[in-house]
Amino acid sequence: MQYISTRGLAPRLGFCDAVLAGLARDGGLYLPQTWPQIDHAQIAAMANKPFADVAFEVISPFVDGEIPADKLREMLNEAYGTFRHAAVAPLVQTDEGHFVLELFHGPTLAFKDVAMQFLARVMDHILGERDQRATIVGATSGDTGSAAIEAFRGRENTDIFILHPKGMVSPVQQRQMTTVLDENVHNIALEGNFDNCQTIVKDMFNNHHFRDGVSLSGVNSINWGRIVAQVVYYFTSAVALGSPHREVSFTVPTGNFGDVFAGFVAQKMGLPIKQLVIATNENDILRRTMETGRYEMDGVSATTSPSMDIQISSNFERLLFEANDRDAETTKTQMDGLKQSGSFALSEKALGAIKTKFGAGTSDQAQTAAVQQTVLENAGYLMDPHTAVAYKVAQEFAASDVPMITLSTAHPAKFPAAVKSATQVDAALPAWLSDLYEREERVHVLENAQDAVETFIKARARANKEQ
Ligand SMILES: Cc1ncc(COP(=O)(O)O)c(C=O)c1O
Ligand SMILES: N[C@@H](CCOP(=O)(O)O)C(=O)O
Repeated sequence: MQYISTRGLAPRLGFCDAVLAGLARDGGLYLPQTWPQIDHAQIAAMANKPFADVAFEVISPFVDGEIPADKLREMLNEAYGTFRHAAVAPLVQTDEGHFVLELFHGPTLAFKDVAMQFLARVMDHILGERDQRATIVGATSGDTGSAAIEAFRGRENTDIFILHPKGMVSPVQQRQMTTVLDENVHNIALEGNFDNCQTIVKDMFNNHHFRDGVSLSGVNSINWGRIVAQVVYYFTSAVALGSPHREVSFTVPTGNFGDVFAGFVAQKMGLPIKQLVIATNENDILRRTMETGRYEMDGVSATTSPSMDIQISSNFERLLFEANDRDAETTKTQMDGLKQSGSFALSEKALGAIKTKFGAGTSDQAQTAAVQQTVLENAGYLMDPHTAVAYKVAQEFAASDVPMITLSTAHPAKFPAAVKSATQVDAALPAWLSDLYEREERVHVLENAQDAVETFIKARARANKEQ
C-alpha cells in the first residue's frame, strides 16, 4: 500500500514512513492510493468480536505487512487494554432510533485516546526498529494534547512538544497536559488561538531545514495513523446495530474534520452508512461551506465546546481531494488560496459529491445547553457539550427507518463548568484523576511566532542534529 499526498508533489511512502512523516513534504496530507475493501461477510463476522480484534481487521490492510501481524495484534491489545470499559467504545440508547457512541473511556477521557494509544505504540515500534529518535509536535484545543502527552510520556525514542492556546482550554484539559512532568514532555501555552497553534505546527513541517534537523513528526489528525485508528469504531458500532444488513447514520461533533473523515473512510471501505452528519458549534465554517460552496474564514469565537473552536479544519483537505476526483493540482490551488486570502471555492461537482454523503448542522451554546438538560431529564443521560452539539444536530437529521449514532467525544467531567451551568450537575472526575488539581504544573508561555517555538524546541529536542 502506497500513500500519496493531496497536493501531489511529495514522494509516495509506505505506511511506516507516512506515519513518521505526519505532514507530507509538499504541505499536503497523506492518503492511501486505493481504498481497501471489507466485504459484507467480513463485516457480519465482526459481530461480538473484541474491539482490538476488529481493529486488527480494519487496520491491517493499511499497514500492509510493514509491521508483523503478531506485533500489530500485541500493540492493539495493549492500546485498548488501557480503556476502562470492557467494550472500549460502548453504545448507549437514549431515544427511539438514537444511540450515543461513548468514545471517552480511555486514560484522558476523550475520543483521542482511541487513536493515540495505538499511534504511540506504532511510532515507538518503528523508531525502535530503525534505532532513531523523533521530535513530535502537536497543536491542541485541549484533547489531542492530553491524549498525546499521556500516550507518549516517558518514551525513550520521542520528545513531545504540545502547543495549546493560552487560557482557551478547559481547566481539566490544561491540567491533564501541564501536570505531566516526564522529561520528554514539553507544554507550550501560545499567546494565540488554536488555529495559530496549528498554523505554526504546519509551518514547522514546511521549514524543511528545521524539520530534518530535529526529525520532526506529528500526532495531529494530519497523521494518517490517527485517522486509520478512528475508522474502527464506525465498524464496531454499526455492526452492533445490525450492519451490514441495515444502514446506519452518524452525527459527529466536528472541528478538524478527522473524526468524521474516518467515517467517510469506513464508508469507502464498504460499511453501509446512509449519512454522515457534520455538527458544528458557532464556529460553523463547515456548515456554511456546505451551504454556499465557499470555504470562507470568519474569525473564531470562544464557546462552551472549546475543542471545536476551529476555522482551519485540516482534514477537509482530504475530503476535498476526494471530491476533486483526486486532482492534486486543483486541491493545491485551493489550499494555496486559503493560505493567501482565507477562502476558496469548491466546484459545483465537488460540492455535489460531498452533499450526497454528508449533511451539516449547527448548535449554538443555548441550544447545546438545552439539549444537555432535556436528554438528562428524558433519558437520564449526562452529556459533555461537544456531544450535545452533535446530539442536537442529530435530532434534525433523524429518520424513522435508519438508526442514528451520535459520537460522544468527551466525558462530561472534562467540561464541568459547562455541564453544571446547563444541568446543575457536578460531573466528577474518575478516581485516577481525583487529585488533578493538587498536582504540580509545568508549562512555558511563548509568543505566537514560529521562530520562538522553533528556538524553544531546538534547545530541548534530543533528536536535534545541530547539538
Ligand atoms: C471533545 C471533542 N469533540 C470533537 C472534536 C472535533 O473532532 P475533529 O477535530 O476530529 O473534527 C474535538 C477535537 O478534535 C474534541 O476534542
Ligand atoms: N480538537 C482538537 C484539535 C486538534 O485536532 P486533531 O484531531 O487534528 O489532533 C484537540 O482536542 O486538540
